[in-house]
Amino acid sequence: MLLPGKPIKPGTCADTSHGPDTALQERELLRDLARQAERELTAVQVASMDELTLLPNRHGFQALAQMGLDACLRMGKPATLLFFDLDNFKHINYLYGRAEGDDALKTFADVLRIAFRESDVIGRMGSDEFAALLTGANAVEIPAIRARLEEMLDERNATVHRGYDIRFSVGQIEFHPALHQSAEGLVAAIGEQLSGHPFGHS
Ligand SMILES: Nc1nc2c(ncn2[C@@H]2O[C@H](COP(=O)(O)OP(=O)(O)OP(=O)(O)O)[C@@H](O)[C@H]2O)c(=O)[nH]1
Repeated sequence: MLLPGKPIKPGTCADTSHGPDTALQERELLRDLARQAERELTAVQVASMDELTLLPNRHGFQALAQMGLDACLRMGKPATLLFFDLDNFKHINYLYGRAEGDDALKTFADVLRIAFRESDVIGRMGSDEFAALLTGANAVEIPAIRARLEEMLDERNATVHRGYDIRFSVGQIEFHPALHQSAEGLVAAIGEQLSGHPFGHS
């Protein structure tokens, strides 16, 4: 990083051997480039993140999940996608207000963040829908996952005395490269699977 007042060694990009004007211009150019890179990085982050839960949004999830799937393919490991939908979410909004609905979404996001491994990818896919890509895992025991998440939710439900419980439905699909091709394909496949059957796979 270029710090004001810090001497610049000859031979670096901002070499003063071409005169102080050139050095100043080069320094200004580097600063502009750094600012532009920062702006672009922030734009990418904002476009990939859900502002409410601070989880990756659908776009961000698919990009990260694709990286996870590519790594699993390289290592010959399986991967399984879990898809969550909060139960009766619109009633929480309706009965307790939208701010309470927001809080329920943030709570569920926190529970997912804590429940899964760092190598798993989680995201908010749309209003009350969330997804988790479990890397290195094939068909998972949905009842065990449900029990773990419900226990965590019960703890939170008890602490805040909401007057309602956050409950969810969950479905799963294992990644098969020949069938799904990509993370987007996998997300589409679970959407099709679940649209034919109401949630509640446990
Ligand atoms: N508070 C809040 N509500 C949201 C947000 N995004 C979407 N919604 C609301 O979420 C609700 C989702 O409705 P549904 O998908 O029918 O949810 P549901 O009642 O759980 O019904 P099923 O999913 O069919 O079980 C809609 O009323 C949206 O207005 C948000 O960021 N915050």
